[in-house]
Amino acid sequence: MFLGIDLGTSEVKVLLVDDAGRVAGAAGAPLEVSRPHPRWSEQAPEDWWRATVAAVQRLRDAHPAAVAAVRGIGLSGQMHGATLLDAVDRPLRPAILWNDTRSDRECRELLERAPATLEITGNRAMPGFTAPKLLWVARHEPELFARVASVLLPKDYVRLRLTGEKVSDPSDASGTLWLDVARRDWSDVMLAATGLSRAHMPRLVEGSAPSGRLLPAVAATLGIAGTPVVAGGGGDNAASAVGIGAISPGDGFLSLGTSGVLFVVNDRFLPAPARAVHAFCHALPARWHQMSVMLSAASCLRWLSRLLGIGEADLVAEVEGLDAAARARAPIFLPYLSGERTPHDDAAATGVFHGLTHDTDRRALVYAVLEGVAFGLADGLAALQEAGARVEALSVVGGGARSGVWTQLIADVLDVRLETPEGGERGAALGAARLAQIACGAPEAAVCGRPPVARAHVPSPASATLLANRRDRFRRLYPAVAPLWPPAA
Ligand SMILES: Nc1ncnc2c1ncn2[C@@H]1O[C@H](COP(=O)(O)OP(=O)(O)O)[C@@H](O)[C@H]1O
Ligand SMILES: O=C(CO)[C@@H](O)[C@H](O)COP(=O)(O)O
Repeated sequence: MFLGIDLGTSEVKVLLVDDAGRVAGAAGAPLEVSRPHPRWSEQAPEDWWRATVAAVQRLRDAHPAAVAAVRGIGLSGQMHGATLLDAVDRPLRPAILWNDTRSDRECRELLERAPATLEITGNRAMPGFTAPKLLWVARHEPELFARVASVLLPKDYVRLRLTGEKVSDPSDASGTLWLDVARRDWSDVMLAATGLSRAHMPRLVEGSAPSGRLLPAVAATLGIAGTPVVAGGGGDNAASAVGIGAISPGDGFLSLGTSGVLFVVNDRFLPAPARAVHAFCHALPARWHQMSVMLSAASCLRWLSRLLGIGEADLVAEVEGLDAAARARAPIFLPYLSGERTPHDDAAATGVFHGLTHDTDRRALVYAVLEGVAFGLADGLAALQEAGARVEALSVVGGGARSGVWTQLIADVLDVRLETPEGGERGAALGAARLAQIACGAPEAAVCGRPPVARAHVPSPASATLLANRRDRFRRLYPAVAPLWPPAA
């Protein structure tokens, strides 16, 4: 039995997989994001740990024998978050997350200090990445910065609590701007530019390699009989790729979670920073990937859902059957609630409803939000295609994949066939469990198959003209309103 743990932004998801790769159980525990100031986004590392323990204990309560028999654990997690620890491994402050854009000025500072950033990392310096966050802390919280002994990524903090080991993997480490992504090793130049050294960094192992063993006391708390091997694991997108079998060059998928990600596997490191495409290591050895990242995807729906006090599933159901005339009258929505990475790399961007009238009702707003996220994904796809990716069909994973209506709308907008795999909303946890299987000796090819397709969404020509017109308005709206946003700090 293998356990996958995915530390998402909105939930910790855990999944049990048997030796034949069949899902034997799943559970979760929710997480909240704290936004104490505009552009800030934080979570307490202790909350990650509490939610992880709660989720595994729920799984144990439902499947005690299976959890007791776990012999490998894999980790996946939201990327980039800066978890700062003191000399005795206590968190010094709340972790600064991937969708926190406060460190805009520090991105410029990083480029001044390390002019070779692009050559070394292959990625633009964007505030979501970890290194600029450390420069922000050095500037605004210098006494705290002086006490930083280690910096971990979110899933690696959970690993520390599970195993006592400070370890990361190249896929997650790619999002720090401290990694030489081609060589899959820390870059001394990039670390020095942030006032850090290798001594502050975890040891690196490949995602499918062992990283340590579960501590006996933790095993007892979780209801696990032995002390299973914990695999290197991966950033949540690379782990999802393993979960849906996107492991060979050209394979791709779409993740519709808090963020919106289009991901394509490469057998080489292929940087393409012009339109903020990310070029990172895969969670499996000797492979890399490119991805486009929207900072707010399903989180736009969650925002509207909380604002209106109506659950996501009910809200999405409201747009079922919305006719073409009503769609044509709906406002255009820019989904930049946390700024945007691909393609704009604009930390100052905000969300926009354009075209409100007395006729605009709730259905129109919901439609606009779902469509605006789809248009944002289309911009991401265009950026990837400009970077050389060829995309004909994509699997869809993440919480938003629960909605058939939304997935169909995205298929129509992208003009790409979308397939929702069984269990796709837990794709990253499945990938983590698969990495644990490999770390325990299973051959990669035997483990990383494609899960059965639950639903397929073929692009419909019926709405193509309407969507093309509305997408044109969407694309013209960003440059028109961007000069009106308050400048980044
Ligand atoms: N029925 C649904 N239809 C569409 N979106 C949904 C539905 N249920 C949940 N979601 C969205 O899924 C998102 C969470 O997805 P998830 O993949 O778990 O994210 P993360 O990994 O970032 O925690 C939330 O933003 C939520 O709005
Ligand atoms: O920042 C990125 C990738 O670069 C995000 O994809 C995070 O990794 C968070 O993912 P979700 O919580 O949306 O799965």
